[in-house]
Amino acid sequence: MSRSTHAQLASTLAEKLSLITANTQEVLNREIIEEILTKNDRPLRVYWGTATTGKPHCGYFVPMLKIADFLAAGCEVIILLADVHAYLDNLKAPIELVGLRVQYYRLCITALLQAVNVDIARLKFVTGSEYQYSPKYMRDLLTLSTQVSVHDASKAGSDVVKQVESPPMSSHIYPLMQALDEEHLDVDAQFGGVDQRKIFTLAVESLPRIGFRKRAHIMNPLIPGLQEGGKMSSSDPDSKIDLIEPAEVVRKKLKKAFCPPKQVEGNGVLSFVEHVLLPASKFKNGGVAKFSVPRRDAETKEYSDIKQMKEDYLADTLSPQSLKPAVTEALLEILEPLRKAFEESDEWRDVETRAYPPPPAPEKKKKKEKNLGSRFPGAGAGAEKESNGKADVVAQPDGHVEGKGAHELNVAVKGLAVQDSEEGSKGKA
Ligand SMILES: N[C@@H](Cc1ccc(O)cc1)C(=O)O
Repeated sequence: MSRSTHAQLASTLAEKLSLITANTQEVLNREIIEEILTKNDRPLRVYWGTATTGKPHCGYFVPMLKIADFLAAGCEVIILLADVHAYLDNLKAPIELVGLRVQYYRLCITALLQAVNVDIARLKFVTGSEYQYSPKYMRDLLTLSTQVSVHDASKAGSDVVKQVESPPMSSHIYPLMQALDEEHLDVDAQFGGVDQRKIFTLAVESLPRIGFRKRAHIMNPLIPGLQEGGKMSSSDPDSKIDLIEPAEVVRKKLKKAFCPPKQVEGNGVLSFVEHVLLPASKFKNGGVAKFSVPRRDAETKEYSDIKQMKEDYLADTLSPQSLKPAVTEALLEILEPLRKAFEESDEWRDVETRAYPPPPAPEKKKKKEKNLGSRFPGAGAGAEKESNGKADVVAQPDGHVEGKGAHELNVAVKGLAVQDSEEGSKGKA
């Protein structure tokens, strides 16, 4: 079934409501949604915001599949590329890179939605800085700041904004602006991961204090990362898979993934099937979820829901040795159009290198000076020690390193950059 058939099916109130709330963990003020659907004189308006910090990863499939549901239920959907928030959150995106990251996010999100066959005609992208610097927005922000205590603002942001010892003012402004966005984007509901819950309740409580209506909030669950005990997108690069990741890296990461036999809780591989691969398969198989697991010495297992898979996994009739390769192949299949689009787009590749440049290399080591004798200025034990005879890797002005061993260094440095910038993109999944 194509997306449009899917949309036509969701024509009754009950069908729309069940599509809007499918696979969510929690919905606050559901009656707001019901009222608008019952009146039926205009579409429900929903937005999802993402701070444009680190590179989007495979966990982004989860909100994208939900956005697909909203569109199929006839909603008007806005994706907010929250560039100002990316900067307010402890400068996770430096101001000079923020614009490029917005472009990068937009390209990734569009490709992600296309990979799950979503018709994006009724989807609107808005960039935060387009309206958040307006006098009206600023006036509303200041008014809101008179109605929220520093304590409440700081508590609201605690699962989202990077927590540091001496928090900058911007980390308190962040949740206030997220609340205000609901009014300025003129929506009925905000959608996000359950990690946004405290900001959502702040919005429910504080907007009416300054004369704005409260909105409904729809929350999707967060999926565990691929490593033990972590969330996808935490600082461990092995815990998540980039959208544009070479096939061999995808294979390696899944091989290393935490997937103990007979353990369902906190099993990132199984969760990925539950929240991404099974729901995404619907859009390829005429609306029916399907996941196949070929097994070496037995017939292929075909699943249409996670319940049966979990039961088999607990009983060990579905083993990690069969599950992992099946997940790897299914993931490579949904990533394939993204990789292809990336490789074919000069714009996308160019934006990627400019939006995520490698950080400046650690201080340049001096090349070993020729021994010019002890009377040469600067000569002495210190200089000798500093050069240390290891000048085979040289930092270039753009922060790149060249020379023997440079490949490993560039990879390591790039990995670090991703870790840094992604610390705050936790919980997007
Ligand atoms: N807090 C969201 C980003 C966001 C910013 C502003 C909003 O209005 C909505 C969402 C995140 O963690 O990425």
